[in-house]
Amino acid sequence: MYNMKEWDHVFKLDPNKEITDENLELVCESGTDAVIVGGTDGVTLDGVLHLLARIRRYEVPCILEISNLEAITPGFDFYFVPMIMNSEEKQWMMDLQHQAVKEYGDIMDWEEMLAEGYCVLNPEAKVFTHTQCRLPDSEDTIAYARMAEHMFHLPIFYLEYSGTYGDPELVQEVARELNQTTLFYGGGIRTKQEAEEMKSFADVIVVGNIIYDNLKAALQTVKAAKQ
Ligand SMILES: CC(C)=CCC/C(C)=C/CC/C(C)=C/CC/C(C)=C/CC/C(C)=C/CC/C(C)=C/CC/C(C)=C/COP(=O)(O)OP(=O)(O)O
Ligand SMILES: O=P(O)(O)OC[C@@H](O)CO
Ligand SMILES: [Mg+2]
Repeated sequence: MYNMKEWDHVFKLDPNKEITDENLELVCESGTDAVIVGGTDGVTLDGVLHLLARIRRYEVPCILEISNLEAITPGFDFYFVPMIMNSEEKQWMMDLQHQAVKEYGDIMDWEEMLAEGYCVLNPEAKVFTHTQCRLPDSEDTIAYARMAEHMFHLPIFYLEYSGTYGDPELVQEVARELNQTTLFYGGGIRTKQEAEEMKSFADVIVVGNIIYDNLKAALQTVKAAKQ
């Protein structure tokens, strides 16, 4: 399934974490719509290449969510480029992306690249500190969503609660604002019920850490998202 508009559920695998071949097979053959490779820290070219080669044994679409300039490699189906809208530092919204386009612009296949307007809502998440975020309230968040759709025309708006379960009411409010831009929700989904709840508002749910903590529960989120 290479059309993101048809996705409901994706798994996010962290190149900085261990996963056995057996568990990786279960993830890739779970019926999820895609596997994203990404994480905040310890993302190296070696780690990314190793995981890519292992995921490529399966048919599932495979996406690199770019964390840093050093760990970009050809071979993925798509490249997701985070732009951190609630960062206080311009580099996380503009400058790193500018630097990468300067370096790779001549060889880039723009059809494979999708920019993600990120709004990071968990102040305890590594990515929140790493990208110098400011915690937005609901009004701020809705304004970011409107900017993502109407000012920047971004393909993806990503409500990122990495590590903790978010506020379903806010996800619902944001969902009401978006028509063209696809809403991704990620963070703290650990049960079927949570997957179902967030999927009832977001277009796509992202399931990450639970893969490493409780694979059986992680696998159950696929069916829940697709009901
Ligand atoms: C060579 C070749 C074929 C190239 C392909 C062409 C191509 C697509 C080039 C790229 C073009 C481009 C514009 C690239 C952008 C480069 C870049 C460095 C952008 C900056 C991205 C950014 C803002 C990163 C910081 C935020 C971050 C780390 C996001 C990662 C996603 C995320 C939030 C992960 C969450 O991690 P988490 O699971 O929470 O971590 P823990 O569980 O460990 O806590
Ligand atoms: O790891 P969790 O908390 O499931 O979050 C998923 C994803 O949004 C992280 O970028
Ligand atoms: Mg993670």
